[in-house]
Amino acid sequence: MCKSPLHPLLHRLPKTEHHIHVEGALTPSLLFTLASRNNITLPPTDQDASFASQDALLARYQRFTSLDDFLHYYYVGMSVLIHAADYEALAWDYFTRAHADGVRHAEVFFDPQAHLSRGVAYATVLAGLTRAKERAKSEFGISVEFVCCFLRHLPVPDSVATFGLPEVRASFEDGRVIGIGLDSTEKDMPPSKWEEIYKAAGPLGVRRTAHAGEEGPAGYIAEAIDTLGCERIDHGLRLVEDPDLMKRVAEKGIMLTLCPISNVFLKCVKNMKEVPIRKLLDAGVKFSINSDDPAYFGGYILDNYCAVQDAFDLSVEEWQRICRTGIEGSWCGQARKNELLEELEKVVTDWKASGT
Ligand SMILES: Nc1ncnc2[nH]cnc12
Ligand SMILES: [Zn+2]
Repeated sequence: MCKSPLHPLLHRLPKTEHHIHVEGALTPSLLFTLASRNNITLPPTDQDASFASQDALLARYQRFTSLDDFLHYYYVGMSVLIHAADYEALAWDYFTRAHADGVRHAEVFFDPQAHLSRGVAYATVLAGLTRAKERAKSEFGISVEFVCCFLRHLPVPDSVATFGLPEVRASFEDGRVIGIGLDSTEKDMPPSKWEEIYKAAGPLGVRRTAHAGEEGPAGYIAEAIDTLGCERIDHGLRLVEDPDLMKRVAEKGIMLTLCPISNVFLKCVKNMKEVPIRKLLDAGVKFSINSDDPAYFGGYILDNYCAVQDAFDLSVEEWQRICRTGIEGSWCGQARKNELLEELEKVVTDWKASGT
């Protein structure tokens, strides 16, 4: 719940979301509906009582102890996704919530290997996601791009084979997917292991980002930048542990896609005040604020903005700067950025004029 008087402004701000895993938008309600419709057996209650009901599952989410503890539920959850219509419903759920929160542009991650390994074709996943994207554009005016993530808990050759699939290549070539990312278990999984893919993606014009410095050390952020050529870093929470690297990230203008509620939920920090918002602002490091896996962490993008505000009491100008950074750091065309920058200017001017 927002406590700050700025919360109506936070609602109105035109938001860009750069760190949302579509599979992490699977609500317990849709999870149980699709499990039943698709005849998917969830873990029996004698093995994991968390699947006894939606409420039990939600209660279990409140007790996540780490990234890997969460990832177990994330992968079991997405096993209910089978048909293109399931992926469409999933993405539509997210776009509906994002629209209500004032998101104008969304760059959405998906994990092809987690679907291919269960026999769901890449074309099926992308067909459903693309239908929801078209609806989001026409009904809400949200611009959407998709980013395909590789799973770092699997052997690297699995990622290489996925990247090499003709249907995956085709989706980069025709622009249905504009970028690659690296996600899943971070501890002991240095990003440089995926160098082959990232080196091949650059010349194809594919945008590059990677999760780094969520649970892993700041050195993984340096690897993602220097070895993988990443233009953005997902999370990057532990950047503040290396002042020289922090200076370099600020100078290069590399944007972190922070996910504050996720970091608290997965025990990467003890509480919201430990998310280094103030340190990053003071050091001139660019960042956007995002939801990560909103259905699991109980917070969509506006909840994240409000939680940051309640912990850091930022000024209107600081919020304007955060939103401007997000717009400018988005992987959309300049014309779209200009529209959003204009809207941002208007919202802030109107807010100040209203004297609130
Ligand atoms: N927060 C996160 N970190 C790494 N991989 C993820 N996959 C989904 N959410 C993730
Ligand atoms: Zn993430």
